[in-house]
Amino acid sequence: MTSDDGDFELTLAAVRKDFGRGHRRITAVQPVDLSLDAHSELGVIGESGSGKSTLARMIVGLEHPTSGLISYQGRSVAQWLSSRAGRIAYRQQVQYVAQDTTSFDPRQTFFESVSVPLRILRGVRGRQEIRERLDAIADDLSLDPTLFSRYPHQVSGGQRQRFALARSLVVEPRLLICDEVVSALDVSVQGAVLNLIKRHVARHRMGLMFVAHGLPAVTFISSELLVMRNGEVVERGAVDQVVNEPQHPYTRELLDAYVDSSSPQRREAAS
Ligand SMILES: Nc1ncnc2c1ncn2[C@@H]1O[C@H](COP(=O)(O)OP(=O)(O)OP(=O)(O)O)[C@@H](O)[C@H]1O
Repeated sequence: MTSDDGDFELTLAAVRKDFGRGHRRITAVQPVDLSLDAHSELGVIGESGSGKSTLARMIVGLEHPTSGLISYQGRSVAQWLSSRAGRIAYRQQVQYVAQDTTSFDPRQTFFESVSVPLRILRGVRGRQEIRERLDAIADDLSLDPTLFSRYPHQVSGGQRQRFALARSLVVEPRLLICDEVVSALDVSVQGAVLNLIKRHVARHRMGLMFVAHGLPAVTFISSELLVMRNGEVVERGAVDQVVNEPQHPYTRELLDAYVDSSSPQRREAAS
């Protein structure tokens, strides 16, 4: 770790995102205020198109806010990302993993792909040290280290998702942003991956922002919930409070819909 827990602070002030212009303009994220640190365990839920991914992508600089300010350590993220040194410094601390596990270069083995951020962001050069770090992260994620010699098409979806996590976690960020990282996985694999993320985040004391559709996944891994609808944060609070005493009708709808359609185990997790 490069800094003490108290050193990390990321804030969003009235951050909004519009896409398109004129009559085609849609507001993907209505002005939102948010604060994240190395202790955050924030779950973000909402139906498809509610703005969850856009919110996450703005934090990592993949989208630019239409208005408002995202700042890290008192300096705007746009500023951090405007220079190579700033980009490296920011990405050392804030990492993003998406559902899209096709993001791996098909011509590179996982050893090559996962070692790129280690080399660029952490300056690790020696093959031996890279090997050791990769073995350690594989161990943490219950990945067979011999799979590092394989290409993306040679592993299962669950393994590829864990390699995507490995590529971010090997950097040892202070904040990990997960965007639908288990949604495409088989239910039996989902639980295992969630457990691994939860354990790793706790062990390495990093903050987590976890975006997902599935209520059990979010409630299992987060202590605080943010509920989004049509780009607006309609409810936020401690997980227990939001799940047991939802204040907004949409949150109630979301919970009811889930409980109605879920298995007994899931109902338990959501209650
Ligand atoms: N690059 C883009 N250009 C135009 N519109 C976009 C773009 N990205 C997202 N949107 C729109 O912004 C809105 C919010 O999308 P976003 O992907 O953030 O929602 P989401 O809650 O993450 O949805 P899902 O759960 O399906 O991933 C949607 O109406 C979407 O169509």
